Amino acid sequence: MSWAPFRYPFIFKIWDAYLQEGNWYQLDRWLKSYYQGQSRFGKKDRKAYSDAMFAAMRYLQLAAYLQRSYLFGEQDLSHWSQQWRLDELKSVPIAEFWYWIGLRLNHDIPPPRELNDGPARREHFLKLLHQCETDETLWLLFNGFSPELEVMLHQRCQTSQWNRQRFKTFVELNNTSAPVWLRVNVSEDLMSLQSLLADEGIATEAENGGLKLTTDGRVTETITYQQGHIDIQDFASQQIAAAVDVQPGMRVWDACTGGGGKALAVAGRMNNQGMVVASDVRAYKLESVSRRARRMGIRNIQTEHWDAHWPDERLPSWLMGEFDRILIDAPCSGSGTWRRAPDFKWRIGQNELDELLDLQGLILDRCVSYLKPGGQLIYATCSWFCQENEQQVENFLRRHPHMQLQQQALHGAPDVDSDTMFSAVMVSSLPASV
Ligand SMILES: C[S@@+](CC[C@H](N)C(=O)[O-])C[C@H]1O[C@@H](n2cnc3c(N)ncnc32)[C@H](O)[C@@H]1O
Repeated sequence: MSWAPFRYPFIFKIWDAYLQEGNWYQLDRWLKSYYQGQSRFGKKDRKAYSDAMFAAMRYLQLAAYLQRSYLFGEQDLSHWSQQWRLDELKSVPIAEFWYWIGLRLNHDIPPPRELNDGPARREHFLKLLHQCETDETLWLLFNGFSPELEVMLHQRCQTSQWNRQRFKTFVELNNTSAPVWLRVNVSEDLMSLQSLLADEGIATEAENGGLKLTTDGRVTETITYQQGHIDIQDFASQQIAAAVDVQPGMRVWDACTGGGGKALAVAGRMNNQGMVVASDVRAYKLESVSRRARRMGIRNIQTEHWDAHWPDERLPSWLMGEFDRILIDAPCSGSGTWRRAPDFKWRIGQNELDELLDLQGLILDRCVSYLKPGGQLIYATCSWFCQENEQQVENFLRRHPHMQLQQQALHGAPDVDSDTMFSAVMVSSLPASV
């Protein structure tokens, strides 16, 4: 029996409302506000339609190509992709667009009743699917990766020495949402917390030193969470805090704190001894850091407004002195988080990437002078692009020969079912001043 992951008339309405918004609004936020005014959607419906909308985001370029090749014949994929613009999708009739998405999710899905050429479309879909066996660019497109990313994916394979199986796993994991991971305070016992959570109706699996949610559930409403024993943090992000390798009493600066996930994980490893300065250009983001710190009983963190573009004359007083550790969790493409935010895939073009690369370089250059001799600079991104990671680090080391690379690594997917992040630990070899 064929299985329909959604009901066409409802998903047409939701998609139409989303397109009417006009701006490819961030999908998770948009869905949240959309459902607020829609009492007819129960919890299960919301999940089903959100999943469908996320699937549309993963495969929207595939749907565009299926439509184009069905109507006008097959194209040179790379050339077509370079010319293709996201807004072209607005002119694809909704029923046709959703049949392509539906077929990608279930090859036997019935066509919407608006389509009278459903069998021909299905045949076209299956023909192209079959061609994926010999056409890697097409296979990537079927897996939600634009042909323009093919070179970057191959660079990643080479740099990380992924064999074919790891590459395949990475690509296929990107078609699924990453599970929710919980970070357990270093001083806590994983198994006891797991059973406390189970008592509160939250099932988890212990894996790689963290807990992975195995059922839906409102973790933030549990007493275990409210008492600060756990935090919601992806597995890969947890590895960044570990790479900072702090000791109680150190002076640490997290230069791109954002909502504070990593700053709090780092501070939590210091037994409230020493200090973590948590700064960001967006001061409003820092508000949640103090609130989260209170919940977790963390008292050795101070938040500060800081912009890497500020000239030296504007240096704040807390930057006087030197740091044992500086963490730069840099603004980046976010390619390592596309599993949970597939709409971000289509926001990053070469211009946006070039701007990010410049900004990452600037933040690295600004921060390095505040490091103690022998101190460590930890550069991290939530991206798998080599340009933002190994290449950025290589360029930085060339500009600052006193910095030495201690280790660099990619964390999470494809080896663990999570986001993908990168970290590089660099050490200052300057002699201590007398
Ligand atoms: C990847 S996010 C950080 C995520 C955060 N560390 C966490 O664990 O949730 C990058 C951060 O860099 C900040 N940022 C962007 N441009 C900046 C600049 N010029 N100076 C300082 N921070 C900047 C952004 O506001 C954003 O919060």
